[in-house]
Amino acid sequence: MVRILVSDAMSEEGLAPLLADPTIEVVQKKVTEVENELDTFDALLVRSATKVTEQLLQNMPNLKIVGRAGVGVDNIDVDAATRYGVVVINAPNGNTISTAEHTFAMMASLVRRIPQAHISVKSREWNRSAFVGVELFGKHLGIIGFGRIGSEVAKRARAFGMHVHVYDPFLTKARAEKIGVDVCTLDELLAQADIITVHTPLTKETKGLLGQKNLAKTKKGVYLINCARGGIIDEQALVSFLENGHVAGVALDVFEQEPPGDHPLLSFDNVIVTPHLGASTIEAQVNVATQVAEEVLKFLQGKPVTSSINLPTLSKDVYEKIQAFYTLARKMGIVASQYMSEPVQEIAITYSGSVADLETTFITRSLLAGFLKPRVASTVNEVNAAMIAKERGIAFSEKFSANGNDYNNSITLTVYGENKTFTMKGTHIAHYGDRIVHFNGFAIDFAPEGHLLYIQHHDKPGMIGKVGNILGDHQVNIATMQVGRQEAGGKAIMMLSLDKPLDDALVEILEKIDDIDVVKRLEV
Ligand SMILES: NC(=O)c1ccc[n+]([C@@H]2O[C@H](COP(=O)([O-])OP(=O)(O)OC[C@H]3O[C@@H](n4cnc5c(N)ncnc54)[C@H](O)[C@@H]3O)[C@@H](O)[C@H]2O)c1
Ligand SMILES: O=C(O)CC[C@@H](O)C(=O)O
Repeated sequence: MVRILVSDAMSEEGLAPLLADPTIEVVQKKVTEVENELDTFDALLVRSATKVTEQLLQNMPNLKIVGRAGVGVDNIDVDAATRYGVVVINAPNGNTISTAEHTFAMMASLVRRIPQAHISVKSREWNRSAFVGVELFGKHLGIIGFGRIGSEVAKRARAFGMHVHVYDPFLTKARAEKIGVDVCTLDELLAQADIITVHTPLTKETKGLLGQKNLAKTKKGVYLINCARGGIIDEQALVSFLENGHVAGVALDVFEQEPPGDHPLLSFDNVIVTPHLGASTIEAQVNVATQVAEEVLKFLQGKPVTSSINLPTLSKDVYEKIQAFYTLARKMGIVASQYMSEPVQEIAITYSGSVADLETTFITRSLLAGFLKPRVASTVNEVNAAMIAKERGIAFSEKFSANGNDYNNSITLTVYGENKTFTMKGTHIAHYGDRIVHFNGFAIDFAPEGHLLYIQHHDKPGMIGKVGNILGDHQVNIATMQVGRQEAGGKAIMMLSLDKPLDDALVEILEKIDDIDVVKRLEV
């Protein structure tokens, strides 16, 4: 039974696909309520309240996936998750509209002073002259970060007759032209905007983006909005620009610390606030919970996920095309690692023929994971394989060739060790399966599966018989046997597939046979 911990409040309707699956047990409790059983969960679903720290990941050794029902993953230690081989997914667009609408509600409330007027009337006052606002029509709106939410805010702003200016260093000219917005530099935006709204993630670059220096470049009387992440507008700098009257008003849905406690910003009459409500609509909560539940279900069923933070994204179509090579590559990695039982510096992979046209990132990661698996104690999979290879000083490269070299498709793997180099080539043949067609300089044809025994020897009469007799005498049945040689009387190999693995003693007996140079067990 798969166990999923849902540790933050989430829409039941959204979780329905998981709740309906009889093979899954969904536990809806806080982390602190299940401390004794953390090691039993396969998946963890969170919103922003649960902090997925390295410590929590260590306490959940069985965890395979963390699903964030929302956009921002700043409450998840993604690097640590990657190291532990845990996939992190989010729900990137389920709350876009709600957050754009909330931003707009905040903007209108800010310039018309609606929250202040509301409190006044509720206090039995009727002071119309105290709440004179300004129109949005004709004003210049500066949008910093023009992704999903920023672009939805722009659409609404245009409907209100605003002039929209956008700053986003990653926005392509073509996309900006298509949407029809004025793309400008940050300095231009700061100088022109009457209202500035931020919609970036919180990163090293965006932390304090609107701080002392940049706030000084804004127009006197500017309004600021942050419905993205606390810290993009530096709170300390903001206090000083409110105190000196440069900033006319601020709308905040998010804070550097949440809840903000007794923060000085809360005492300004012209600062309006909400408690991180951007995504708090029935629709958004159903959307994000549904997205994340469907993705987690797909992942647990071994299907590709499309919204992963730390895995290459794969569509179903692409996944179906690469699946066979993904498996072949994994097996090649496992075989190569056992054959090259020494430190290696580099793994070079060449994709030839039809496989060269596919999305190979995932295939390469699969090969690396296979290679590293016999060498590392911790979990290694597509999520962390590239990182672990790097940590262990193993460089890897991909090359592509349109020519399949006698095969419709092939993957050639070259492993450079300290003392030797090893090469193998594999191909996938539809309705036939995975075949290794070149091994260590020999043309051969075997399936990389089960208990394999590789023997390198001198090409002399009677060698096959000697090996067969010894195995037979020790009750080891040979399922298949492939042979190859470079030239008559020269070096030759046998690749045997056995019904059971060989023990050390039998390997030693085989190694002692005259004219046998190498004996390797390969378990796939
Ligand atoms: N208040 C809420 O409840 C709530 C809800 C949803 C999302 N969010 C937050 O809103 C923000 C935006 O979400 P989104 O879905 O639009 O994300 P997105 O990834 O679609 O867009 C982010 C944009 O920011 C741009 N960007 C990155 N670095 C930048 C920089 N240094 N300067 C300018 N632009 C930069 C990116 O190019 C991208 O276009 C995120 O921080 C997200 O966590 C908040
Ligand atoms: O879970 C929430 O309500 C907040 C979500 C929001 O901050 C996000 O980044 O998606």
